[in-house]
Amino acid sequence: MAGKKREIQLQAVIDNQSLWDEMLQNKGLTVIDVYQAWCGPCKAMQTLFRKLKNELNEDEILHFAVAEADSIVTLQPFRDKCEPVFLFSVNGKIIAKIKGANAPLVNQKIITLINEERKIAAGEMVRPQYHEVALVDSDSEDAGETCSESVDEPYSIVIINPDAVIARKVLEIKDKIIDAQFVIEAEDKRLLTKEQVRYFYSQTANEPDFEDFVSFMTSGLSYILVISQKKEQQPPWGESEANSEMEARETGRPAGDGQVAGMKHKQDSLHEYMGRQHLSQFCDIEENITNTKLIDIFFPDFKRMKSIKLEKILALLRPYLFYEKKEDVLNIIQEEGFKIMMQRQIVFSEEEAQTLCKEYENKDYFENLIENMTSGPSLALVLLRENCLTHWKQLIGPSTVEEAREHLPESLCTRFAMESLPINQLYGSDSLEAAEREIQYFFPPQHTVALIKPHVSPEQREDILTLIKEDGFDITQVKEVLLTEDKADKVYFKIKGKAFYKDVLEILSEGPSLVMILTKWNAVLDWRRLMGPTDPEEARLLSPDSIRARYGRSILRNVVHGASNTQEAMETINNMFEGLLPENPDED
Ligand SMILES: Nc1ncnc2c1ncn2[C@@H]1O[C@H](COP(=O)(O)OP(=O)(O)OP(=O)(O)O)[C@@H](O)[C@H]1O
Repeated sequence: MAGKKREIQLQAVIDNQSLWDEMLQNKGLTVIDVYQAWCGPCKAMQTLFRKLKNELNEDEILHFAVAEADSIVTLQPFRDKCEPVFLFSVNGKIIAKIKGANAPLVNQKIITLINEERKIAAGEMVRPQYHEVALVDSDSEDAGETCSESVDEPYSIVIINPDAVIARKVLEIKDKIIDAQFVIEAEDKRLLTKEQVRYFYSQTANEPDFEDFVSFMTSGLSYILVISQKKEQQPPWGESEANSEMEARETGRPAGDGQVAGMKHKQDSLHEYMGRQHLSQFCDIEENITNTKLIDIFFPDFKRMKSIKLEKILALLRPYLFYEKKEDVLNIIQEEGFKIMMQRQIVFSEEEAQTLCKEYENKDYFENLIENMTSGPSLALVLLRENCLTHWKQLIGPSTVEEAREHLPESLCTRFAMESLPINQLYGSDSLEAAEREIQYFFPPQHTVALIKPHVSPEQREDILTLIKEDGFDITQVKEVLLTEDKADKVYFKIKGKAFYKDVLEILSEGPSLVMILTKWNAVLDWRRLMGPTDPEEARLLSPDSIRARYGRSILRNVVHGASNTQEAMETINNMFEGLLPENPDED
C-alpha cells in the first residue's frame, strides 16, 4: 500500500521523507540505523536488535528502523559516510546518536531508554526533558551527543571510604575540593558493589590483600564525587609547595586500616592537594578521566545528569484553594512534569503565616490574609523538576491577582483567584536556598531502621537500594551484620515471644543482613508503605508496587523489615548503631 511502512523482518524500511515523518509518530523508542544506499543497513547489529526485541518483549514501545540517508532530506548530513550511525528517537524526538557499530554501547542505550519508558509508564519516574540531538556528522558533535565513550573535559573521581564517612569527613573533604576551585558535577552516598570496587581499583587487583580491601570498601557507605576543574582558573596552590614529607606519607597507607598499602600513588594536582590538606588517607582519587566508562559504573546517566539539573522547591496551596480545588491543581502539577516528592496538610500558626506572607505585610488586607492562612489546612508540597523554581514561578504567576490579570492572564494566580483576598492562592520558594530552609522546616527529617534480609540476591539488593533512593530516602548508615540470636533480639525484640520467632531466627542465620538507618520526613510510615504488607501474597494484591510484592517469596522470606513506630525505630538504631546516628540528619 502506497505511503505505508514496509516491515522487513524486525526493522521498518524508511526510504523517503514522508515515511521518516510518519516514523516519528511512533510511541516510545525507535532505534534507527542510518545507512547508505550503496552499502545497505548494518547487518552486524541485526542480531543484537533481534535479541533485544525478544528479551525485552516491548513491541508497543520498542521499534527498529533502517533509514536511507540519500533519500531523506533530514538525514542529508549523513550522506556519503562509510560508518553506520544509530539514532535514538523517543516519542519522535532524536535524543541520542551513536556512530559506528558499537554493539555494547547500543545495547546499553536501548536497555536504559526502555527501562526509563517502563518507569515512566508505571508512574515511578517523570519523563526527562530530553535535549534534541543536532543531526550533523562532525566528530566533535558525536563525542558530546552520544553519552558514550569520551567526554570533552577531563573529570576526576573521588571515593571517600566507609571509615571516613563514619568519621564524618565528607563535608570537610567537599569543602576543601570546592575551596580549590573544583566543581562537584555529581555526588552520591551509597553502598558500593564488589564489581564497582574491583573495577575502580583494578590496577591493584594483584595485591595480596585486595579481596580484604574489597570487603572493607563494601562494608559501609562510601561517598562518590565526580569533579571537574573550574574553567580558566589556576588552582590556588603552587606546584612549588610540594611537600616531600607529605609525599612520603601518601605513598604508604597506614597498615591495619583495612586498606591495601599504597593503593594509589598517582602524584598529580588534586592528589597532592588532598595530601597537603591531610585528607588523602580518607579518599582515593582517579584523575583526568576522559573515558566515561569509569564514570558510567557509578553514574550511568552522568551526561544527562549534567545537562539536567533537577531542583526541589516548597510549594503551597493556601487553605481556600486546598479546600475548593485541590484535585484541579494537583492535575496541573502532574501535567507540567513536576514530581511530588512529599506532601502534607498543615495548619499554620500565626507566626508561620506571618513569615510566609511577609511580602504582603504593608497591605491593608494583611490581617485578613493571616486570618485566612490560619483558618484551616494548607497543602505543602515538595516539588521536583528540571528548572523547578523558575517553572513553578511562571506557572503560578505574580503575587497579586491585579498584577496577574494584567501581565499573566493564563497563570494559576488568575485562574484560581479569590475575590475576597486579592493574592496568589499558590506559593513557591523564592530561591533554592530558601527552598532548602523551608523544606527542612515543614518536612523535618525522621529516622527509621530498615533491614534487607539474607535471602535477597545481590541484584535484588541493588534494586531495593535504588527503590529506596527513588522514594526520597537518604541512606544515613549501613552495616552488614550476621543476625545471630543475640543480635536478632536487638532488632526483633517486639516478636520475641511469638511462636514463629524461631523460624525468623533461622531465616536470619542464613547470611548477613543489611541493616540501615533511613532518613526522610515521615520515614517510619513511608518505609512501611514502601515495604508493603508482611505477607507477599497479600502485598501483591493490595500494594503491587511494594518491595515485598515485587521480591517476596513467603511470609518468612519477605525480603525486608522496618520499625513499626518511632520509638521502636530509635530503640533499634541505638541497639545496632551505638553513637553513629548524626543528631542532625543532614550532618553528613
Ligand atoms: N504468622 C506468621 N508466620 C510466620 N512468620 C511471620 C508471621 N507473622 C510475622 N512473621 C515474620 O516475622 C516478621 C516480623 O513480624 P511482625 O509482626 O513484626 O511483622 P511486620 O511488622 O509486618 O514486619 P516487620 O517487623 O518484619 O517489618 C515478619 O516480617 C515475618 O517475616
